[in-house]
Amino acid sequence: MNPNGTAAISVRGLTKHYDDVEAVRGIDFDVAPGEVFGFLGPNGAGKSTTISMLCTLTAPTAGTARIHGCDVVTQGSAVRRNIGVVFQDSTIDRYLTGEQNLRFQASLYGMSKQEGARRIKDLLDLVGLWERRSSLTDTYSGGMKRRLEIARGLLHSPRVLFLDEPTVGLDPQTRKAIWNYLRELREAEDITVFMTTHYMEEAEHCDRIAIMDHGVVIALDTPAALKAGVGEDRIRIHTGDSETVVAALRKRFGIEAEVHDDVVTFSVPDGEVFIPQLFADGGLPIDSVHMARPSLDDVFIKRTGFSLRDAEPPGRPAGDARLRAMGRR
Ligand SMILES: Nc1ncnc2c1ncn2[C@@H]1O[C@H](COP(=O)(O)OP(=O)(O)OP(=O)(O)O)[C@@H](O)[C@H]1O
Repeated sequence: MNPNGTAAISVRGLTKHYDDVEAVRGIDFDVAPGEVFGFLGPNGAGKSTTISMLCTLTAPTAGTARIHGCDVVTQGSAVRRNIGVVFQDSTIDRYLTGEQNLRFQASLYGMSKQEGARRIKDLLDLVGLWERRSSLTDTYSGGMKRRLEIARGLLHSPRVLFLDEPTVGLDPQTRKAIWNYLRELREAEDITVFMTTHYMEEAEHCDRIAIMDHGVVIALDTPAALKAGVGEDRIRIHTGDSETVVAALRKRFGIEAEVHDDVVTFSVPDGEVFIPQLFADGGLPIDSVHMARPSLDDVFIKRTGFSLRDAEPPGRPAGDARLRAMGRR
């Protein structure tokens, strides 16, 4: 929250029904200015419906949502001035250059030629496309196109940037690069980022995450706090002499370990701190040590009883197609 207490995004009892489908069932959350906030959940959880209500593309059935104090229903144009939206599918014109695409958008916003040119230069620099500004976007890679989309979403200097699955379909290296740009962007533009994702690895980059399932927010916190709430780090020691290891663990750390097939397992609150202590005195007959930290999937399993990975139906989801279609309007 900023000093005068206004959240960048404030949602209360937000609900959306499509006939008898309860897509979003009365959710509440606040996003502070400058936060990178992630909405994580399986297909059909209600992420797209939520983002489209926040972007004024879908009217809520009940509840309220405000962007920097402006109501998404009664102050739609003020909300739209405050937000930039980047959809999953490319909506850039492939027969124009990167710069021409942005110039076209700047004219739609009614920006003067001078103002537009200055902003376009800054943004193309920010997303690393200035050198390629005169190339047709048809020649851009998937990652370059996504970066251009992000630059376009930022053209009118929005205070909140909404990204729907910003890295879907990109290779891991390009996904990483997009994340670096998003981080730089947050510094350079003083902006709040709200994104949906079904990649757990991606959600790890967010300051806070809301995990959504069946239209409700089932958990909301920092990635570290969510994982810490699930359980301790699990340590597995491979040894040829489990008796000695178990006795040493009991004597030195008061730990009661389990043994199966010469593998000694136990839990500790912080494995990274514990493992150096384990080796501090030396002399233990250890072949290898493996540590497993709780993952966001463990958080999901704990709350729902099933894995986020299992919740993914094969193929492209219907919801994505709907939001993409809305973006093209
Ligand atoms: N226009 C619509 N008409 C009827 N049902 C809809 C409509 N839009 C969404 N739904 C339903 O609402 C529920 C939530 O869908 P939503 O697209 O918001 O989920 P999601 O988490 O974004 O998943 P996805 O990644 O598949 O889009 C689903 O059961 C979906 O079928």
